[in-house]
Amino acid sequence: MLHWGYDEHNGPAHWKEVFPVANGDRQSPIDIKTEETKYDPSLRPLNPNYDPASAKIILNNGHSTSVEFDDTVNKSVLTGGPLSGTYRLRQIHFHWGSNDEAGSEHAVDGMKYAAELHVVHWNAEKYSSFVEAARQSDGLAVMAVFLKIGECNPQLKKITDRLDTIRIKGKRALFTNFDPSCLLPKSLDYWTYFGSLTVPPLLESVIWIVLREPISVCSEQLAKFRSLLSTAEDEVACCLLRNYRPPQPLKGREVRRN
Ligand SMILES: CCN[C@H]1CN(CCOC)S(=O)(=O)c2sc(S(N)(=O)=O)cc21
Ligand SMILES: [Zn+2]
Repeated sequence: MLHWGYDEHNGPAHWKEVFPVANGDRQSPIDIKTEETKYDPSLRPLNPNYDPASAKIILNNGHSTSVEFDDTVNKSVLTGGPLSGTYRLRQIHFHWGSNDEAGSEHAVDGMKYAAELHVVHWNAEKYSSFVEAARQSDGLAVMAVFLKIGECNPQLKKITDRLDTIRIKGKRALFTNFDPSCLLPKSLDYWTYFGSLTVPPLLESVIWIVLREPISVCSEQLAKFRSLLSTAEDEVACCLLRNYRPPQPLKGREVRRN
């Protein structure tokens, strides 16, 4: 496998050849079987507190599109929920499929949504850098939000309207004055479990917080994600039609709900 991706020859089925942790005990995403989730009264309300000034750039890294935030200070943080301590906002990014029927990474009782937003944070209270935190079992906290096909989402428009300026892999553009809370649903009720990055290096360092209520996205907005290129300037253009990893074995893990 040359460089990992989502095609037949370098996709999720091949990742274990380079990243053996792909067959580990706490891999993500998972299919959440709602009947088997366990209510935990000790779980607190989620408390996202983001400063729009933290937003810096929007970029196409060839595997997804992300908005990167200034994580050199505790300006945009997530506390509460299953977390002990303060987790600092690092970036948000999306996963989608080649059609509207699939595209999310997590599934709920076998059902997949059209896409999924990930809001990535790291434990800046315990660890001195993101890279160090990404190697610790409690180093990262990722909030996942399902995108359900329906009305066009005016908040998401702020992102999809910029995608034509970063079509090529490696392209980036200024993107500030953006508070990702605008992409969260009304209810912050969630499921939570211990898992991993869903992209190589698949590090088993993520406390997953999956919101139960989806936000909306329309087909036209999804089509803009699919028009991003997974290839750089000097390569034959190839659209990033899908970038989701399928659900992985639960291996005895518990999924709790608030
Ligand atoms: C497009 C984002 N690609 C990745 C970039 N980073 C990986 C760097 O590894 C040290 S990261 O840690 O910010 C994350 S978390 C994440 S997922 N799908 O599990 O939420 C993907 C990525
Ligand atoms: Zn992700």
